[in-house]
Amino acid sequence: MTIVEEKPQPATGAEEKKLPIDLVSNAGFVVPGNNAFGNTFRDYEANSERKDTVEEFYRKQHMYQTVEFVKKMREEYGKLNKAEMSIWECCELLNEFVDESDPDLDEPQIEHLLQTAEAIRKDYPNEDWLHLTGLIHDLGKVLLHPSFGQLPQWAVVGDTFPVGCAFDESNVHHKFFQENPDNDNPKYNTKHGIYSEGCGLDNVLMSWGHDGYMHMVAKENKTTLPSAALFIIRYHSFYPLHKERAYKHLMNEEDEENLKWLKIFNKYDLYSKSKVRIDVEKVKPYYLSLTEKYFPAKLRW
Ligand SMILES: O[C@H]1[C@H](O)[C@@H](O)[C@H](O)[C@@H](O)[C@H]1O
Ligand SMILES: [Fe+2]
Ligand SMILES: [Fe+2]
Repeated sequence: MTIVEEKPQPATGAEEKKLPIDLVSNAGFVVPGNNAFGNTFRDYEANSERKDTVEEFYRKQHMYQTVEFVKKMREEYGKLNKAEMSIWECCELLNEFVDESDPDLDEPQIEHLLQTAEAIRKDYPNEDWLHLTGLIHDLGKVLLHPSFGQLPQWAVVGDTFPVGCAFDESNVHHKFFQENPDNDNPKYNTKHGIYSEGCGLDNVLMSWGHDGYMHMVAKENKTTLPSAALFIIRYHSFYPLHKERAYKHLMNEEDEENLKWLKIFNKYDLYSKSKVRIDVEKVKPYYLSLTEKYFPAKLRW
């Protein structure tokens, strides 16, 4: 199968060099029909061994993620005073965690990071910034670790959504928002809520989790990754937007540009999930060279 797809340019400042358009670069990627449990991907109703865990996860996440909670977390974790470590050290910390929100994967997270990055690398060999984005996009899950306050899963993983405006029906397990106090607050429960048309996602408070945290970490540690990479990290769990086109009234033009890259990224993030293990030691030198190129040796977390 040959998919011919035009590559968008990462929306960065004018100084950013334009990326070459390589027309057949993603010809190799075959989207699998089923996940490791024999179901289609992201099927939240399928009777799999993960169903109850995932459902219970979303009950809590939808009940507890409020404007007040998000503001509190952004302030606390924005201090970046929890640890000092390299990107690779953080990857290793993720070895022990399994994501309770994920119907498609029960492998430790480090496997998922490398599966994503390696799948992108195969199809986009020249886009090293996108390989590294694959490696680091879920590092915010380190919030589950004791030295980061051991946050509960509902405050770290799962799909994300804006708070401060009505919860769109395209959110998975939407029914659980009934238990969220913001749902009854007239300031927060209208289509626009506290936002205005086209205000730009940058001005929108998203539910708190690994995306928002890793975005803060990358930005504050002055990564040289392009803005498309930062956008991917920040919104990769915002499925209502990138899959269902909900909340698009909050986007501005720059968001539209970056969204093109996020959609490409998402294919690899989602469909590379499998039981096929990557040889960590073999690929480690390559990824270490990328972290050196785009990040300081030690980051503040
Ligand atoms: O269960 C998954 C998982 O937590 C991913 O890391 C996140 O990005 C997805 O959006 C979510 O649905
Ligand atoms: Fe994620
Ligand atoms: Fe991921």
